[in-house]
Amino acid sequence: MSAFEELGVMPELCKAVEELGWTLPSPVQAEAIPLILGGGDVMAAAETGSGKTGAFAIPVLQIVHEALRQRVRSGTAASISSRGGGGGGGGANATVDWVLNIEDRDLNVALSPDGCTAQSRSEKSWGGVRATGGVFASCGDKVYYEVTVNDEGLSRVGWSCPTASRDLGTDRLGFGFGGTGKKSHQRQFDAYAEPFGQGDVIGCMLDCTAGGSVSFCKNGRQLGEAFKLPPHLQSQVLHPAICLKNAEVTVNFGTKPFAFPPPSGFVALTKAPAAKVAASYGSGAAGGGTTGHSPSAAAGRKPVCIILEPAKDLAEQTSNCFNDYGKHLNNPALRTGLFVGGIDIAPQIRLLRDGVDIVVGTPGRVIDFVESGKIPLEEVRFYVLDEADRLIADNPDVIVKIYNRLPKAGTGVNRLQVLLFSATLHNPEVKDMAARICVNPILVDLKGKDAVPETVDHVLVRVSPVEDRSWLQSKPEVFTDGCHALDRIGPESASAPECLSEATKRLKQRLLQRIINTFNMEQCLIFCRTNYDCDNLEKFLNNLGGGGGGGGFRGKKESGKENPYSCVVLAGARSMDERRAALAAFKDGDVRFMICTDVAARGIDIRELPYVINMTLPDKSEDYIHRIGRVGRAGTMGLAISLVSEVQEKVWFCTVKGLKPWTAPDSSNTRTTDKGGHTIWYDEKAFLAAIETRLGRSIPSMTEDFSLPLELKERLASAGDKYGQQRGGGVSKEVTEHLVQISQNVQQLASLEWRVQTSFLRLKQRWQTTESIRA
Ligand SMILES: Nc1ncnc2c1ncn2[C@@H]1O[C@H](COP(=O)(O)OP(=O)(O)OP(=O)(O)O)[C@@H](O)[C@H]1O
Repeated sequence: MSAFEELGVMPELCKAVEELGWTLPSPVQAEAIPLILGGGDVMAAAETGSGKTGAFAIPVLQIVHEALRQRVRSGTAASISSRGGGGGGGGANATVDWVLNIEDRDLNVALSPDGCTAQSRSEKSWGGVRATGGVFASCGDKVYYEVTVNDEGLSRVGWSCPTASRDLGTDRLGFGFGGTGKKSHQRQFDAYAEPFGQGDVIGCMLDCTAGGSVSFCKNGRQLGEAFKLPPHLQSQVLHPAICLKNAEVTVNFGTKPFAFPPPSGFVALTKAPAAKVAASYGSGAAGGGTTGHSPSAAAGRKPVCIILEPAKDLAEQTSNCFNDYGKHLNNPALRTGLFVGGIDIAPQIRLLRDGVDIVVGTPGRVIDFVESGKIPLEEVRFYVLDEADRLIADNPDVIVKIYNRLPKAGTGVNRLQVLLFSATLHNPEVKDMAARICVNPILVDLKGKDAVPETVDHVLVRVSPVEDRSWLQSKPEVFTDGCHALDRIGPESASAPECLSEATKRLKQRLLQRIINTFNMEQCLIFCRTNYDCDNLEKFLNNLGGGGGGGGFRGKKESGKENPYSCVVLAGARSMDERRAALAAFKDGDVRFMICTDVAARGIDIRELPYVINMTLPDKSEDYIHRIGRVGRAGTMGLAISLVSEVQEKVWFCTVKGLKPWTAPDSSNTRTTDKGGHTIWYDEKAFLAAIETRLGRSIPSMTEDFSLPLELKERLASAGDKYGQQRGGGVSKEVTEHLVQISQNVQQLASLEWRVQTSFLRLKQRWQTTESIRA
């Protein structure tokens, strides 16, 4: 029996987490999972990177699954498909009229009346379209369709889930093969086979046997396997998908004779058995099975859980975790939907019409859907606030509004459970909110108010423009925020606060370069205060790396790992697609640095990240706790370096998140706010004092040559630790302690189990003997 099973976790979930390499529950999981499974409201505070997502996701998945199974058994949810798949593909077991789906296309894509030819005349942007149907990736069949390229534009062809980006191959839900001879998945464009163009016929194959794979043919010649289906897609529906830039193609799903016969074993999509096919909504297909297209069918699959996250990227990460942890749940498979702003709303609406069990979203988008009736709440059993303190600080009204609409009549296992999770839960606002929305919540508080992982080392770099005059040099070029555009900052006023402030900004960028070089950093997250600061730092690093400048990661890979300053930006002002691509590129190790605002401070989980740098300290000490929590996760050692100015800096005052004062009409007003302007004086020394109070210790400074303080060096050397690697050479102290603790319980449980089994067998034997005597 696995350690997770001992907590009462069902085998399908245990299997999924074992596949992730989790041998033991983390302390917060060991505490919170049984409490949630037991039906209580829970407030859990545990350090960053300690596995809080699993602590709520695992029991939530289990209870939601159990609730749906009961409904299936009792026949109250006839519309629940036993093979739904998390993708929300539409009606399963359907008879599909195989054409391109007018409802599932970008607006720059035109379709011919027969739905077989797609054309986009946009030269700048890609436009995508999917077919009216798809097949279950686990169906065990091999299916085929053909695309004829009608002109010389750019095209990408392949397969994607109904919720994937239509820009095929730019996310984890789609696979493309492009005319330039590249295959693409998760925005990774790799060389594959050869280019294709006007007049070529591309065969697209989906092999749904043995784990699944995607491959292609060109003019009847097989080009070899392009992708294996990753586990998170093996229970999904995949649709033919096409993406065009100033191009036209014609598809044939098998309604006409193919130009080239499908490879051996593959059949036309039109020949795929109805039971293995799912139709898209709006496709006009006739649903023949358990899920249909009628409102009543959709009404059978209403959300059982609402999870709010403070940022889109985090919501997406949590929704991916739900899909990963729940991938072995079947009969029914659970459907998790992502509902955030900044991305196409149509797939989200389709998903809701299709029916979703678990809603993961940001407060704005979720409340919009709730108020417009698109997210029905009458079956909700769980209301989860992840990063609860941030949500409560930013959106208290939305949280209460949603809560007020949730059903509260259930009792026992059917009552509404409210769960609040964060590394920083200890503040009066959270307590007040908990008093309003929780019923006798149990507090899981593992290390008290100021818990930070022991796996994170903290150091400072003191920035003194008075002592370090290198800011006077003209190279390398730095880009500052323009707060001093109207101030006198020349050599004649070198000791004026404005001049020292500007000097600090220049110095910080140059110090950053020296830190990067000294540590020979291969992966580091760099926090800036504003979107604008991120833009400027991106320019600075791009210039150092000779990588164009200002462009960021826009699908290009020329500024990869070989460029020592390659960077991407994850900040609120960037589009969701760009943020997604940035995060994927950074996680995949395609670039060395991710520059970000506090939008990435919470929750974002990057495996084995060794370094985080604060270009400016945050003005709230809890934000520091979350920022540095991006390293030192799951037992990995990490170093947090903070550049702290000895003098005050004049910075833009950002009142509203995302507001860019520098683009406002009067952005030239660099006076401070008390004088009617848009700037404030920022006192990092004061923020440092607050952070040190919170940590309960002072943070040591690095030496001038950026060596680590002696005590840190010695500790690292004696433990054999390295940043970015597991503490203590693999098994963390916590894990070891936990293993010892739990092993006694395991032995006890095993002996109890043995006694139960043997006494049952003895009873059974006695009963059988008595029966035979009677007979
Ligand atoms: N039981 C476990 N064993 C091993 N690794 C685990 C376990 N639980 C979680 N992890 C891993 O630890 C990392 C951190 O988990 P998670 O993102 O849930 O942390 P968190 O506590 O929510 O952090 P934050 O406060 O930053 O949001 C993830 O990579 C996750 O896969």
